Amino acid sequence: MDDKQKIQGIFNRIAPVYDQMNDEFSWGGHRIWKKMALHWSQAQPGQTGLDLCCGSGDLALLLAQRIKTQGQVFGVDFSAEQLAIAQSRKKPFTFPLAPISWIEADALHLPFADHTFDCATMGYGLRNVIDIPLSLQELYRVLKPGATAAILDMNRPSDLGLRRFQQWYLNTVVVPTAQRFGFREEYAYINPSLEQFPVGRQQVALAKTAGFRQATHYPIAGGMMGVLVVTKTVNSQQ
Ligand SMILES: C/C(=C\Cc1cc(O)c2ccccc2c1O)CCC[C@H](C)CCC[C@H](C)CCCC(C)C
Ligand SMILES: C[S@@+](CC[C@H](N)C(=O)[O-])C[C@H]1O[C@@H](n2cnc3c(N)ncnc32)[C@H](O)[C@@H]1O
Repeated sequence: MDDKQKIQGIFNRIAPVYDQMNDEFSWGGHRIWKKMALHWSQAQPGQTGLDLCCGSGDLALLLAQRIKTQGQVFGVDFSAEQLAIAQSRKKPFTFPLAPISWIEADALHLPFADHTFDCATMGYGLRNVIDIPLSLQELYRVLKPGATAAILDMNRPSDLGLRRFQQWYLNTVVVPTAQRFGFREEYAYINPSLEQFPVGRQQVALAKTAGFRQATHYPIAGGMMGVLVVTKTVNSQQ
């Protein structure tokens, strides 16, 4: 099994408990952090928006609420089971939602033309793709000049105490709890994925190498999370 199949398998298997586990483990915090990413995406009504590595659809639904009925949203993920959860979710009737197209595809080979999207979000996807530079290149390619993307993920805090708390929490709370659901291996993957994930300034450098002239990393939740905000400048010829 190659790395892509390994990641796909993790998220296909945990799909039935993914949302519930995230709510429990983050005490609902992930929903706040996703709303922060939506804000930083600068999504506007009527736009065409992309949610990369959409999983069960949290951020795609937030984009659809913001973009409203005159626009459209595409949620992309290569996990069929995650997309099935996304498609089955009850839509919040309190908001006029943009239509959402759920696309099973690889973020490293997006099935969209250049310059398609006015805005994008990527929630906890960049750390899980097997080729971060290629993922950023693809994101750059499909964004329109002037478009902004907000890339939210877990990060290693620079503060040693918080870093030790994060490791302790993942090893002592998250993994043993996941084990009770039969998903020890799947959740034990998070810590090493964090170890290998570039820190904020490295994420900025990778974004600039991918072509983004504007890239800023915002640590949130004490640095345990972070949002990389990138903008494809208007005079981009690539
Ligand atoms: C949605 C979040 C992380 C992405 C993510 C979530 C998963 O369930 C996975 C399962 C298997 C492999 C990968 C992932 C994955 O990348 C954030 C919320 C879920 C986190 C597991 C919770 C992390 C909590 C913080 C380390 C500390 C929170 C402190 C405070 C108690 C709020
Ligand atoms: C931690 S989940 C995040 C899901 C959702 N964005 C959220 O905020 O909860 C990571 C998602 O990335 C997807 N993923 C990882 N690599 C991918 C790739 N190369 N192409 C498409 N999806 C990918 C996984 O299938 C999984 O659904």
